[in-house]
Amino acid sequence: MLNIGIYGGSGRVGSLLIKNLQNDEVAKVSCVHVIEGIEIEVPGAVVTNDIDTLIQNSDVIIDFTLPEGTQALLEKLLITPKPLVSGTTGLNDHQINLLREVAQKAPVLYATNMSLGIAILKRLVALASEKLRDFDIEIVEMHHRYKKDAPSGTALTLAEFAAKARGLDLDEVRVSGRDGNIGERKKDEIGVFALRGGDIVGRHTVGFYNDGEYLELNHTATSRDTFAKGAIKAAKWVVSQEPGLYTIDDCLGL
Ligand SMILES: NC(=O)C1=CN([C@@H]2O[C@H](COP(=O)(O)OP(=O)(O)OC[C@H]3O[C@@H](n4cnc5c(N)ncnc54)[C@H](O)[C@@H]3O)[C@@H](O)[C@H]2O)C=CC1
Ligand SMILES: O=C(O)C1=N[C@H](C(=O)O)C[C@H](O)C1
Repeated sequence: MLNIGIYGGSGRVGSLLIKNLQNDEVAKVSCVHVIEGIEIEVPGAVVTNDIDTLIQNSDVIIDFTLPEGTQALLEKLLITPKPLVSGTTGLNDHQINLLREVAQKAPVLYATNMSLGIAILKRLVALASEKLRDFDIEIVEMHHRYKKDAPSGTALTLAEFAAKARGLDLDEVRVSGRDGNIGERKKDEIGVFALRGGDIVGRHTVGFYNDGEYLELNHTATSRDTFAKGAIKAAKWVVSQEPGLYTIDDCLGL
């Protein structure tokens, strides 16, 4: 049996990871990390507040927490490397660099979205951005009221694919707010906007707008299980890879 450690075990995705692994034939939850003050019971698994204990009891770790949580885990993994799947979004440059450093010592799969649909959407966005060169690109994402980071990691990833396909630097062309007398839209702008409300699992629309026509590509996640199942698939895959930084596309063979 593959021993999977869950980091963020009390979270929306973390609890679904535990649930989905209950009847798995090749993997089980061996250890669950929760922050101090949270108490959960997971039959057959060690529940801990200690990251070292999580690492010791896992063949591979799945992380769905917050950026500061991911950073604390990565700092420990630099000392005691273990295969990792991380889906935490909102990471800053330092945290991304830590991911890269850990990936020199162990296989790491990082994806801002674990769904097959978004993996395909990224490719469609790259194609449309390149071929519809004169179309204005605007990305809108919608998520539940509890989401802390904005725009979503997925929206930023989609924007990166769009920018790259046009040879642009996203940091230079991204616009994530418009208010007041700001003037006309610049040609190369890529708008990335966040809406928050209710229990929306995740919706991303990438629009390509021109005079006389527009194209909108939509992806809607209707169940958070999609992400949990994708992450479990990724964990089973990454554990047998060489050290390196992988994406969900590598795992899906795209
Ligand atoms: N890549 C993907 O496919 C997906 C990514 N996400 C991302 O995953 C992350 C978690 O999302 P949710 O489960 O909805 O959030 P959540 O708020 O329900 O769960 C977060 C978990 O992290 C724990 N946590 C918080 N701070 C921590 C710290 N400093 N150290 C250790 N643990 C800590 C919490 O106790 C909780 O168990 C977010 O960044 C979200 O954007 C969410 C869904 C899909
Ligand atoms: O926080 C969420 O819920 C989600 N976060 C990810 C993101 O920021 O892109 C992925 C998914 O859309 C759900």
